[in-house]
Amino acid sequence: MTTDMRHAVVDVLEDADAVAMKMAELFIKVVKEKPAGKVRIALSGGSTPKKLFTILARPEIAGQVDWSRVELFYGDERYVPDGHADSNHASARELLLSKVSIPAGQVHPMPTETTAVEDAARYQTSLQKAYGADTLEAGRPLFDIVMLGLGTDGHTASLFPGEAVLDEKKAWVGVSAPKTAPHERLTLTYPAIASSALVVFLVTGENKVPMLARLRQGDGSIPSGRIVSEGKILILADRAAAGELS
Ligand SMILES: O=C1O[C@H](COP(=O)(O)O)[C@@H](O)[C@H](O)[C@H]1O
Repeated sequence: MTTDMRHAVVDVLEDADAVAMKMAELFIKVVKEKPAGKVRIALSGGSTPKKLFTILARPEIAGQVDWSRVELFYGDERYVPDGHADSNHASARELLLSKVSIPAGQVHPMPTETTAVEDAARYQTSLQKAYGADTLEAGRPLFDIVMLGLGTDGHTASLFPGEAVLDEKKAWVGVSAPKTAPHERLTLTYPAIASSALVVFLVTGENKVPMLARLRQGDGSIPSGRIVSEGKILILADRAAAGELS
């Protein structure tokens, strides 16, 4: 079964706090319900997941997760040094990873150390090691959850409009050079995102209304509209983003 955006399930929640709480509940559920093995989750970047990270770090919530079974990856990273204010990993580390008992070897930041092209290849190798194969297999998803955001230009992860990486069919990780700063990024490609049991978009705020409407229609002229998953796709949106407040 492959799901495209036109067949995504949409859940409209009251506000950004409710979206973050719903995602935290889903995170807990997926970890609890996977019968065996590691639970591989790709985190999204930008500002939207920050509320989720804060909730997951709360002792009463973190205590419901068996962190020894969780392996965290990233959907994209800004090509900035570790610790930079724009780094997606720095934000996750500050709000979540430094506060929960996840083994250090089970957190996989995208490297930003040599060149973007070399580091994309290195990250692909890390993913292949975690997956246990060099080729993605149907019915054995790389990720249990891929979390994604939605940019006001329709990008998701760092799949920006007009970028060559949108046409990547083979590599799991690619490079993009968007007009939006920081201008160099690493990103999971469509095939890597598609190798997922569940893709969840977190979309909040009034400024996302036009793009969320296009995402829900599966508008292939925006990068997010072309996302597919071999599992399910869920959109968690707040009422502001869904246009229910206007
Ligand atoms: O640059 C990025 O933008 C998108 C959306 O970010 P947000 O701040 O509007 O939540 C995000 O999903 C992506 O990971 C990030 O690198």
